[in-house]
Amino acid sequence: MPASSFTRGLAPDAVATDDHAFAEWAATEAGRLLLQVRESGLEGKELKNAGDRESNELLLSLLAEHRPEDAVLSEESLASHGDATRRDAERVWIIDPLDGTREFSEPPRDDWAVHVALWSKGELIAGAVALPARDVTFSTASVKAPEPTPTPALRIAVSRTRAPALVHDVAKTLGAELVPMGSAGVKVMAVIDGSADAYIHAGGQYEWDSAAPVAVARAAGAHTSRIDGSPLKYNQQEVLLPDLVVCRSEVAEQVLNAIADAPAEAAG
Ligand SMILES: Nc1ncnc2c1ncn2[C@@H]1O[C@H](COP(=O)(O)O)[C@@H](OP(=O)(O)O)[C@H]1O
Ligand SMILES: [Mg+2]
Repeated sequence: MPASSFTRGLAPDAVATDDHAFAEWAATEAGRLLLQVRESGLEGKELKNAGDRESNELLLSLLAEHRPEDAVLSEESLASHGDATRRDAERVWIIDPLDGTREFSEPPRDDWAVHVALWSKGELIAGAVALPARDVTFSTASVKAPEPTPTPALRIAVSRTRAPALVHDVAKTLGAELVPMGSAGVKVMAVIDGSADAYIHAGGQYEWDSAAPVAVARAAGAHTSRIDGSPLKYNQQEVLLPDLVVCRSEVAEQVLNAIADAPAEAAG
């Protein structure tokens, strides 16, 4: 299923002038393409590579067509990682064309995502996270604050394949339940849709893994920070952004305190 045989949907009028609408539309279109790639008969590594490549190509071409002046930092465009000129750009799109690549290659898993975020002058100003296999796109255009869902124990979303030691310590301190799933975008959206109360990650990640999810989470009023409570910074020269916490704002203090109390070696 090469991108060339994918039929793009017509861009809604708002896409021309509204960055929120563009992010939502572009992430949704890339998700539609990825669903077709998943039906192509490819498996394993070949399916992962095709998904990463095709989604990146589509997003880059949508950006070139609709936002030609803007810079791009993409997981799948290696030259953009160390590109010093993007530091001087006024507007930079930070994209992860396929987050949860592993889960994408394990049908029928639905915990994978497309991330499209816009950074400008030090802030994330728009973003969208598409969950194509669930037929939903969360965006800064329309996201709502999570409904209160009181449960007996806090639920912490965590990587299903590389849960950091820190999260086990925090869960013990808080008497919380761990909810393993793939994709950083899916875990942040779990906080937004009320199926989790917090997402904690440590030990390695990059700007594109969290930029769009964090933009959406902030628009929904959720807490977002590094695990020491300091701000998450994007469009840095060094694109490694190894840890984060996203949680319902009302539990932020207890979650950050529990992280601070965890043994130092657990945070690595
Ligand atoms: N220790 C680590 N170092 C680098 N990247 C990591 C990481 N842990 C998680 N990630 C990245 O964060 C995303 C979510 O991972 P997980 O599902 O394990 O929580 C994945 O992105 P990609 O699928 O875009 O590569 C994964 O590669
Ligand atoms: Mg990713």
